[in-house]
Amino acid sequence: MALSGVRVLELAGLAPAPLCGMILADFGARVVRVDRVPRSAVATDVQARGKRSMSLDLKRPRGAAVLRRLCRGADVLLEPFRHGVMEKLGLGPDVLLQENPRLIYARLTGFGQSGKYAKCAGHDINYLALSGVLSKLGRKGENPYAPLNLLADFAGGGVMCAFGIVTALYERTRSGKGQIIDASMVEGVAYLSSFLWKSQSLGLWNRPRGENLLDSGAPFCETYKTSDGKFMAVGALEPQFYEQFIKGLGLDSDKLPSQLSFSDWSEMKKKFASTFAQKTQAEWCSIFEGTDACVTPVLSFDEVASHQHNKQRNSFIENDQEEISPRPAPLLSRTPAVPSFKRDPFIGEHTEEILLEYGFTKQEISKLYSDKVIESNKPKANL
Ligand SMILES: C[C@H](CCC[C@H](C)C(=O)SCCNC(=O)CCNC(=O)[C@H](O)C(C)(C)COP(=O)(O)OP(=O)(O)OC[C@H]1O[C@@H](n2cnc3c(N)ncnc32)[C@H](O)[C@@H]1OP(=O)(O)O)[C@H]1CC[C@H]2[C@@H]3[C@H](O)C[C@@H]4C[C@H](O)CC[C@]4(C)[C@H]3C[C@H](O)[C@]12C
Repeated sequence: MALSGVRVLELAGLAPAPLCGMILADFGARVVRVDRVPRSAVATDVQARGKRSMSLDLKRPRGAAVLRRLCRGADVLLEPFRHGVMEKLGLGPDVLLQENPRLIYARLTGFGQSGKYAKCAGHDINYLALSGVLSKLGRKGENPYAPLNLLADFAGGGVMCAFGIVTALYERTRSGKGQIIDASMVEGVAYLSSFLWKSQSLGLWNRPRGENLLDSGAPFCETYKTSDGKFMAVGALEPQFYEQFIKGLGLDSDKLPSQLSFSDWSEMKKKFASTFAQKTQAEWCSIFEGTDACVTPVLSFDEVASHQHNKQRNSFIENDQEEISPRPAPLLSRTPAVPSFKRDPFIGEHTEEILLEYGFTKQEISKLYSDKVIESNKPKANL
């Protein structure tokens, strides 16, 4: 796989960094998640596919020393803490890059390593708000709303950080040097919104929230309820697709206002809603499937894996525990990601195996155990 042989140390954190680590693991990296001691009963990393776990107390000087030694043999360190925490542990970039100049030191935070908020707590919605993007999200007359924690945590955070790591790994093939990645989720999601900034002159976003082309203002870029309580998604933006959409609805475009007549959009939306309400989702699918009307069913998580198109592409996978989840993307033709199908690791399951792999002797390991710097949680062998 593309990242085979890359050794990643991921310090256990909340959602964004675990996704970054999982992406690297899916594409072949050997990701070790460093969990705390004493280990918590509940493993909150639900994105642990393909990772191994060791428990290490970084607050103990001996524990920090173990991590420093691991970093001397690693390619990437991924830390999910607010600014200053690693420095307080004696594990800042100055120290670790001194000991391993090839190390890629990825710092995934909400607000970045500088600025007045750098040391503040926060979550997805805060970062999305500070990026400006949240102000664009929401229906007419309603408060802005954050689409789950997808945009800042994951798109602008985990995925953007993974991109930074892969870019730095590529650059290192030329320079032989590592570097620090300051991955701020505010900036990551703002960067993703470049289209909104660059299209200001096109008049796509000049109206208030929820009254524009792509933010639920336009009747031809909207979802509609069907007679069986399901939904259809309409994205018929261009005139030639919009024509096919109107035809599929069984309406006469000559009797409707023109597509871009902003002032008529709310009446048009009511017309389309009453039309969609007359048939089931399956009936609308049979009308629109195979056309360029840009109309698709809104699939639930229960339906999505078995949908014909997604099945044909194996877009969703089932692991050994019969858990369904999305296949890694994008699909590389020659070196595709091969995600693990095994269960997620128990916290501390691989402590000893990892330390041995990184050159610790059995004596050193037993001393670390007796001093409670590390913990192990190997599952009992099924006899
Ligand atoms: C699943 C829910 C989360 C969903 C995603 C949510 C919407 C997000 O947006 S996540 C993105 C959060 N932001 C960032 O990641 C940006 C960068 N990080 C930070 O800003 C901060 O880390 C923080 C604000 C996220 C958390 O701040 P905190 O003060 O806790 O931590 P830091 O300042 O970073 O310092 C870390 C300290 O930890 C020490 N440390 C680290 N590793 C080790 C180690 N190996 N050994 C020893 N010590 C270690 C380090 O030294 C620092 O110490 P100091 O502070 O002393 O310096 C989840 C949201 C809420 C969760 C639930 C909740 O927590 C209650 C339950 C808790 C239980 O344990 C599990 C079940 C819960 C129900 C839990 C379940 C889920 O996790 C949540 C719902």
